[in-house]
Amino acid sequence: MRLRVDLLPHGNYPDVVIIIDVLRATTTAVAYLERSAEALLLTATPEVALALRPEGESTPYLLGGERGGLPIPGFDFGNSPAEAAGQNFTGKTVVMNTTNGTGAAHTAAQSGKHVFLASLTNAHAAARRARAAATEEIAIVCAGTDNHVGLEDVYAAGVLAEYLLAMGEFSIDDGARIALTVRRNGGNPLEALGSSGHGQHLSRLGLGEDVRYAAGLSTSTIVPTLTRDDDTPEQTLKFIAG
Ligand SMILES: O=C(O)[C@H](CS(=O)(=O)O)OP(=O)(O)O
Ligand SMILES: [Mg+2]
Repeated sequence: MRLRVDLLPHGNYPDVVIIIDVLRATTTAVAYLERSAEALLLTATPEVALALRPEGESTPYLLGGERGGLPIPGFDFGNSPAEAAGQNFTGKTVVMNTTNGTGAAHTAAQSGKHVFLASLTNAHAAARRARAAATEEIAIVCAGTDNHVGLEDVYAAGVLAEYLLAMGEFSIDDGARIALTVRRNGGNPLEALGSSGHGQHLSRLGLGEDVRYAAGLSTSTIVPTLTRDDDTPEQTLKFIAG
């Protein structure tokens, strides 16, 4: 079995893909499902999300997303996992669009057989789920920020790689070696996230609580899992709790 880490989304994925966007999309996605959302719809653009909930019509959809870290006008929520963790989403489907994470999921879904979302908060469960589904390769894909490598995502990829290496035999690529090195030299999760450019950007925006929340290691067993069914709207990906 191959284990590879892409420091940014690219290339084809022949088997299992795990998308990581620790700050904050995949951490927030886990929080929504942890708080009983029925499903997540990750859209290609904010416009697709807004079109899913026509003005003045009541729908089971809530919209969550950001640009520049701040809520998109017309959306119900921004992209805060700490905020999501304080709500009850029973009976609701949350439609998400963010700067980096939702786009990475769309890239992966173009070829991946099995697509999962991972954060530090569900890292061990995500590793277990990926290991159970994989037959030839597990690709861990770091979303990064605006097409630049993000320390926080590489660190989390190293955490998942460590869990996977403890679960079985893998041949690893240099991306995985880099992620393992970052994990082993990056300190504890909060130190690693706090030292990242993105973590510092969020703290400057007054969103430091999200950084602390995202550093919670394996606090959830929920793994957002891509499901392909006929009633999924165009330009959206449907994830359910796996
Ligand atoms: O919401 C976020 O934290 C980021 C955007 S920014 O880097 O804060 O501007 O989006 P994500 O897609 O979660 O990386
Ligand atoms: Mg991010």
